[in-house]
Amino acid sequence: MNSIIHTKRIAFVGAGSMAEAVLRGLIERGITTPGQVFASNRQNEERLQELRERYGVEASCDPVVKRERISSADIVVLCMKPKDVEASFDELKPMLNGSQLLVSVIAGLTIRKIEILLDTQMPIVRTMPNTSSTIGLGATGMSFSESVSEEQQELATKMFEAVGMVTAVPEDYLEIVTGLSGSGPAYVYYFMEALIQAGIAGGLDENEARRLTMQTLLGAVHMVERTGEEPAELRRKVTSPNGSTLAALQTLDRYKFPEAVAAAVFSSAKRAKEMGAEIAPHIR
Ligand SMILES: NC(=O)C1=CN([C@@H]2O[C@H](COP(=O)(O)OP(=O)(O)OC[C@H]3O[C@@H](n4cnc5c(N)ncnc54)[C@H](O)[C@@H]3O)[C@@H](O)[C@H]2O)C=CC1
Ligand SMILES: O=C(O)[C@@H]1CCC=N1
Repeated sequence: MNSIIHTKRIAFVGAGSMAEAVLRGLIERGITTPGQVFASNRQNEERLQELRERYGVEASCDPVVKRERISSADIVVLCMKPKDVEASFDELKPMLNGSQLLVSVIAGLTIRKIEILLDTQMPIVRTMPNTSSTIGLGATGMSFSESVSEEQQELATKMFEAVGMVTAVPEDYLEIVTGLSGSGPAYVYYFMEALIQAGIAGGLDENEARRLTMQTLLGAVHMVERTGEEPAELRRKVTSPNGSTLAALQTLDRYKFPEAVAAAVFSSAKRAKEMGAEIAPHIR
């Protein structure tokens, strides 16, 4: 099914957490081979060495190698931080051509801005993945520029489906996707940290608290998936009248838990939009 990706050379520009999450997912799940993958950054040779050793990919920051590999790639994946976009794009511009597919994972950066900054009408897929792509359980929102063909839409969808689930959304919704699933893993880890700390404060040893926390989250997620029941219904089943869960939920409500989560999601979305606006601010 994924043979279509096997034939494509993929170049990652930016070699940080998100690039690693996607390339590791693609390689470990056999969606592509290390020989088809190139990764580059500005100057951190130590990091590139790490990627070479871990995944067997080619990785270089040598300008000549970079130019050769990026300009001959079929898919170029933009994985730098928003603050590095302008400098990186200046370098990248002469390496791109209309027969390539450009994929961006950069929070907040619109397709229109990419087109203007790179002075291109080449096909562009704007995505918002998350770090769980590393283990094939990513969640990616995706939008396409007008020049993306149906076949290229399918290719990009398959590439990210290989590392998790994909949903295509109108571009304006990618910020809320950032707030929900892009940043989302961090909220879950934060929640886990808090549960573990509470367990320890109550007298459990760290390992016990950690195991109980993990199984609780895993079990709850699988319950939603397998029973098909709504989270609210499953919550009701845990909550005995006048019982301990009710006491806990009332406490969470007193701290405005749902409002806090919603405010966090919207803060992330707002910040993503701001980061996009801060890139080449003269372009609207
Ligand atoms: N970390 C996450 O959970 C997610 C990140 N993203 C997006 O992914 C992008 C990368 O984020 P991370 O991987 O977390 O950042 P990171 O800091 O781990 O990696 C950024 C990489 O870009 C490289 N870089 C900087 N300037 C460059 C240049 N001029 N040319 C080439 N490479 C250059 C850096 O050396 C580094 O390898 C960001 O735009 C972020 O918005 C999107 C979804 C989730
Ligand atoms: O924190 C960030 O800006 C990026 C975007 C979503 C997850 N990490």
